[in-house]
Amino acid sequence: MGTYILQNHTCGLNDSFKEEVKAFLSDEDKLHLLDDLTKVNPVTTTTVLKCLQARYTVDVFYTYAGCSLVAVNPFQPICRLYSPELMKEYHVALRPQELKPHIFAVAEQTYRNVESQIEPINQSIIVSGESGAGKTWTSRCLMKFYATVAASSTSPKGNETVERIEKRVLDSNPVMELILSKGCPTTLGSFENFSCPVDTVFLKG
Ligand SMILES: Nc1ncnc2c1ncn2[C@@H]1O[C@H](COP(=O)(O)OP(=O)(O)OP(=O)(O)O)[C@@H](O)[C@H]1O
Repeated sequence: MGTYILQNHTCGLNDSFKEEVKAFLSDEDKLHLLDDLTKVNPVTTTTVLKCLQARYTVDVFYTYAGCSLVAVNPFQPICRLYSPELMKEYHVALRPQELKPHIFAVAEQTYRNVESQIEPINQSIIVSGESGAGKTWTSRCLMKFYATVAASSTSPKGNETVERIEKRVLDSNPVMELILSKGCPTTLGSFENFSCPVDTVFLKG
């Protein structure tokens, strides 16, 4: 008897859950407006992927997932997404996290975290994803951001600095990937829980 009731109850739950998923997905025109995956309800692989797909369809490649940022590789150059003007917009914003989700918001917040401490504290940005997801691109973008907003304003050799930092990041990539894939504790911490390749951008306080 107990089992019978339990089965009925489970069936009821499943049905209403399926209805919720269906209702969520039926609002197709609004899916791309969800700029944070924590607003997706109910959370299933399908609802999350549909939301990212809807945003991708309208050329929106960044979405928050709480305090993390999900990036979808556009696999084509989108110049306006990485312009110096946009970097500046995030750099001068009162609350960068309130602008549209973007790697520059993460970059700026991390930069402020270093600056705002009485004793500056080192910061790292972990970029994870499968091969070809865009980790190198993102690391490069982050370094361009820092070089542009921080270095180029103080140095007369602005462009040279940007290129030098970028080159260093790219050159250090294979070493970092090897260290992190082995789960070795490094000065950046232990990354043994990561099951996919990881790139890291490290900001020294
Ligand atoms: N935001 C982006 N805009 C345009 N093209 C991108 C973007 N992100 C990645 N790409 C392109 O996608 C391809 C793969 O990106 P990338 O090399 O950064 O991946 P990865 O995650 O570092 O791969 P791997 O782990 O194999 O080194 C590259 O050709 C890159 O130019």
